[in-house]
Amino acid sequence: MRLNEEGWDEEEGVAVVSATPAPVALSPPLAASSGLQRLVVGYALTKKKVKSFLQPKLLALARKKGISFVPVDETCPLSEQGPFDIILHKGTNKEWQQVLEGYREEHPEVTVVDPPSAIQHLHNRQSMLQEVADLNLSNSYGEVCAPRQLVIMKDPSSIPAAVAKAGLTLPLVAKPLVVDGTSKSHQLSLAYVDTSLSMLDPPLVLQEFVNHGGILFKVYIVGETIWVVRRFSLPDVNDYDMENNEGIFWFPRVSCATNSAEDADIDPCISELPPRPLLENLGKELRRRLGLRLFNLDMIREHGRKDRYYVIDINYFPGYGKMPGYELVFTDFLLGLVQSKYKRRLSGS
Ligand SMILES: O=P(O)(O)O[C@H]1[C@H](O)[C@@H](OP(=O)(O)O)[C@H](OP(=O)(O)O)[C@@H](OP(=O)(O)O)[C@H]1O
Ligand SMILES: Nc1ncnc2c1ncn2[C@@H]1O[C@H](COP(=O)(O)OP(=O)(O)O)[C@@H](O)[C@H]1O
Ligand SMILES: [Mg+2]
Ligand SMILES: [Mg+2]
Repeated sequence: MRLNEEGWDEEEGVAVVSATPAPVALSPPLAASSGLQRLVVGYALTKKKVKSFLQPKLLALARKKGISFVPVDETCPLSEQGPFDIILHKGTNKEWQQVLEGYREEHPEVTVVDPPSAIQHLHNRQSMLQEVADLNLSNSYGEVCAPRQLVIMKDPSSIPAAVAKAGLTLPLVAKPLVVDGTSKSHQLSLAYVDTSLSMLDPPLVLQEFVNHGGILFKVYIVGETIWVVRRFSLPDVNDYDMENNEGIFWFPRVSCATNSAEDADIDPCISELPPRPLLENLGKELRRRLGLRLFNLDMIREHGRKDRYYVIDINYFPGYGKMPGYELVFTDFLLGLVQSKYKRRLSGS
């Protein structure tokens, strides 16, 4: 891929950072006598995810590289299926966790991407941003924070006092505490005045709204590779809005894939992508702290503050299928997993 001097490939409106070169050699344990590499990837994903992720272009490139995708039957013992080299999944329930743990003990040669407990960490909007807050990332390229937020477990009538006590500034975004894949867990609302707060429905997270010029950066991570795209987001809130909006304002999924802002004519100080070194640093640290390899971040830049960024959401195994060229990045990622496992085995670590 062609990078410009800032390291961004702006073709197709997508920025790409690749920290690892694509694996070139066949990994010896998998190289079949025919010379063609065989890598079997089992997947336990929802129908929706299978449709958006396992597109013909991914399957075709994978086939060329000797990778095959096989569905996992969650109703049958894993050991009776496969054999697999890698398992991709998004499950977190206790039963599945036990199944995977047992399987990993029995089959240390299989790479399970990623640990259910680490995925679970992203199912709660409080714990998901904790690592960002703890990271306290600040360098010459900018500063990355999580918005100030408060968890409300019950009793809506106590919310105005709790917000005042915590010193949160309105407007606030109300987000269901748990993200469980249901559309209800994505029903978000905006409250401009404290009197409306008692109309909310806990358990939820109340997060300070940050003006960001209506553009959001979706930062996709696949192992050590990072892509960024621009999407439309909520517009800034001004004094007039604050004085003229009572009640709770529900808003739809503003930053979904159909709301791409890649081709829009936007003030460059709003649309400029976050600096690559900042994202590399953030991606590397979050990968390590979260113990995850497949996730994305919703990131905004405070309007009027060139170098202050907020991470507002983290999603496990997001919609990679909408990223141009994902099939190349993903197949390289899968091959790289086996390469590094082989190297670790050789070095005995
Ligand atoms: O929480 P937000 O920030 O909205 O993130 C969502 C989730 O990751 C969705 O996956 P899931 O439904 O598995 O949670 C994904 O849909 P797909 O899996 O259909 O791709 C969306 O892809 P986009 O539609 O590209 O935004 C992505 O934006
Ligand atoms: N703190 C915030 N400040 C400004 N806009 C926000 C904030 N939190 C969320 N948003 C807007 O709401 C959208 C949805 O919020 P998000 O936390 O990403 O939930 P979801 O998991 O449903 O995607 C974001 O894409 C962004 O447009
Ligand atoms: Mg989001
Ligand atoms: Mg989300």
